[in-house]
Amino acid sequence: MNTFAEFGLEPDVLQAISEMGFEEATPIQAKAIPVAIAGKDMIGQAQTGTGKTAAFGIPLISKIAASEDRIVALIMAPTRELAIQVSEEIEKLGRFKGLRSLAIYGGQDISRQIRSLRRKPQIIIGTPGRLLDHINRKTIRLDDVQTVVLDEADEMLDMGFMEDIQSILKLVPEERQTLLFSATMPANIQKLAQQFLREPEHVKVESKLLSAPSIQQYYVEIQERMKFDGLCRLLDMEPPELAIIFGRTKRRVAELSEGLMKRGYACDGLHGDLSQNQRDAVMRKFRDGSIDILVATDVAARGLDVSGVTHVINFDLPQDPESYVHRIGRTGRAGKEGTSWSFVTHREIDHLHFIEKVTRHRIAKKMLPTLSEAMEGKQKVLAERIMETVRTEEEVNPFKWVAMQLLEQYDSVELLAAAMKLLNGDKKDVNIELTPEDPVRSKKRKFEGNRSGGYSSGSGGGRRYGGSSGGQGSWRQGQGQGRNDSRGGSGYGGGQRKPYGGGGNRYNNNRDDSGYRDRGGRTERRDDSRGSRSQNEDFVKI
Ligand SMILES: Nc1ncnc2c1ncn2[C@@H]1O[C@H](COP(=O)(O)OP(=O)(O)OP(=O)(O)O)[C@@H](O)[C@H]1O
Ligand SMILES: [Mg+2]
Repeated sequence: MNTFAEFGLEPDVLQAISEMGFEEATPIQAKAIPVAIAGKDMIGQAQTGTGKTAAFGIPLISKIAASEDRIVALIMAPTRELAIQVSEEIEKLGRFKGLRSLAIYGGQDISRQIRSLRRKPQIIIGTPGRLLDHINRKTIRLDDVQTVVLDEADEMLDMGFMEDIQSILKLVPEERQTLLFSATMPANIQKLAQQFLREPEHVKVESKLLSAPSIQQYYVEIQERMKFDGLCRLLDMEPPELAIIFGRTKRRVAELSEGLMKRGYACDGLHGDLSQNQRDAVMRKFRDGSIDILVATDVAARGLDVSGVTHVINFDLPQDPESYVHRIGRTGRAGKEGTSWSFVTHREIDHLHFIEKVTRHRIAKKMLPTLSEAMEGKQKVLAERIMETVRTEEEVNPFKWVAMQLLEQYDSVELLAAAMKLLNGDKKDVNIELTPEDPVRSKKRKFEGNRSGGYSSGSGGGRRYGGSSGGQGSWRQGQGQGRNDSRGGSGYGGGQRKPYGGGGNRYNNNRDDSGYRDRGGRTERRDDSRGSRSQNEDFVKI
């Protein structure tokens, strides 16, 4: 067991960690914190949901003096929502030290950001596009930066941020510490590391698996046109606490979330065609539980940490195994259990095997629930809802008089069954037609041959330390700070307080900071190992 006190952290930082409910360090934190505190450059790699943010956040916070009034630390993340989420965690970690941090991202009024910069934050957390924008306007200077963190470094490469990162890092003094983090480290990350890191230490928590082991992974072979009804059956049979459903394109996500709403599910969609305000609203609803299903493009695949996500459903298979790993990693976080379902059409079976090969994990085949299984699940939920309501006496009281009158006239079973039918709604039969998507095809990639070198990844055995007992090796949060608590905004769980929106599109302008791209008239340069034209077009739709 690694307590945080063992790292020799100052009391203010220890207090912050304890207020966040962290009792012991996760494996990546145990390994990375001492290396980072020693001032070394580092490539940090561990499975999704294992606390990489605090693994770089704690040493970063420890290095900065509260009296500092220059920007001394810079964290870059590929999407707006990640930038906000990371900044919230940094804010919490630095709270008792009195440190100031600021998230800088596209889609938000730049003059507001400029005003906030006058507070003299020591730590900037930003997306590369908007950062460059501020640098060009001279509203951000990087001359005094001592620490740089690249979170989800491989994704930033994939999105074609290499040039932007290069331009930004040229402005940071060479005498700096650079840390690079992700759950996946394709071999091409070496290129980035060679350029920007000095004798980096590769800190990784050994595991055979690329994906987190606390996630039960299933797939269902299904025809494209059967997917929607199949999804409804799944949701009915195994009602999630919270679920994220990934669709391939913006259109797909819009159609799917609309369809689900018509069928009476509490859901909404998140994709790059929405305004930042709309995205904020959707995320807020998902976090506070007013919707329990988030339908999203890959914009929600990386880094999102929402408490209580029990299910991830790949309505469409992702193009890349990395994307699969990150998508399903939205559940099974911080040692919790999670379930993922992937819909696979007949022509995509090869692609599924490719994903299995890269992630070194067999994805178990399951049959779609039958109609009666789905119905049974649905009825169980209805019964639970009724029982729950029965327990809230004051709410039921006003209905008792009518209930008694009805009972005098009708049979009680008939009455209850009728009430359940009403509660169930009559939307289940609404016919929903989605525009069909083409099957995903497996793409052989340049770095595939390097897979074993590039991909040994992940943190050791989430199950071992993630069980419910919290015994030896556990790193669960302390009492009263559990992940459910945090959903109400009282806890810490990675950004519950401020709503945040999606980062936009994969491979298109909305992904990060459309502003700077439009101005510069540039298109994103994508990593050539992935850059086929058709794929690019595919993702522009997201
Ligand atoms: N030491 C700890 N004890 C308990 N919970 C922790 C600890 N460290 C982090 N957490 C919680 O674990 C969750 C996941 O952390 P985080 O988002 O940093 O994971 P990650 O490794 O960055 O995942 P991803 O690869 O998906 O970005 C968060 O809710 C965080 O608050
Ligand atoms: Mg992360």
